[in-house]
Amino acid sequence: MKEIIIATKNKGKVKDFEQLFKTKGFVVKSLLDYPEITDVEETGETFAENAKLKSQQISTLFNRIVIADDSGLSIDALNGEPGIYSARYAGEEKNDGSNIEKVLDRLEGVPQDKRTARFHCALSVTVPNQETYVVEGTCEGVITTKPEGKNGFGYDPIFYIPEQNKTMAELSSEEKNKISHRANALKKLQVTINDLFN
Ligand SMILES: O=c1nc[nH]c2c1ncn2[C@H]1C[C@H](O)[C@@H](COP(=O)(O)OP(=O)(O)OP(=O)(O)O)O1
Ligand SMILES: [Mg+2]
Repeated sequence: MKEIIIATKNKGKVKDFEQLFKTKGFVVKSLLDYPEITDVEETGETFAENAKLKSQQISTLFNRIVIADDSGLSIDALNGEPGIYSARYAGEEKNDGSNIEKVLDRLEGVPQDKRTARFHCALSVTVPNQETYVVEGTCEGVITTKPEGKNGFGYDPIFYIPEQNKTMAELSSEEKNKISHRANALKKLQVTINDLFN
């Protein structure tokens, strides 16, 4: 079985990638399998820069092909916030519940038609001593006024998708991974990944 390393310790992302790679015949490894590895500092100014920092540093460490994901939520009424700061929006300890609370507080009184938002995902693949490829995907939605749904992670419970008439957290893992920012980014990497592993 082919093995792909994802440079993340985010359990929700790992679950998404397991679902996304299942059908492609890959086993997913992540940094959850290597707890001794410390987090790469996200000092970039864009999702793409941060994804690149993570895939390059972890690829150097393993001397293997590594994929990294840098993602987040961009809310129009908040001028694109929390953006690249999504994970730490409410503090360094990265708490999904507090992050959601902060978003809902900031959007208090904002009417539904002004609550548009999108998830962004930058995926970066580094091949040791060769190239780094970066692609991006998005997914459009509307921020709810209260959390709905128990699936997924992060901001999923407040991200409503009009086409599905559900929040991202009300979708099954299979449904989410057909339409998500992560799925849309990965589609653009498909040819590259096939070339690298075949
Ligand atoms: O599908 C998603 N559904 C809901 N929320 C999401 C999603 N995708 C990203 N997000 C949010 C979670 C976190 O607040 C931030 C990612 O931050 P990001 O730095 O990329 O990830 P992280 O620090 O949790 O793990 P790591 O850097 O080790 O991959 O965006
Ligand atoms: Mg991070």
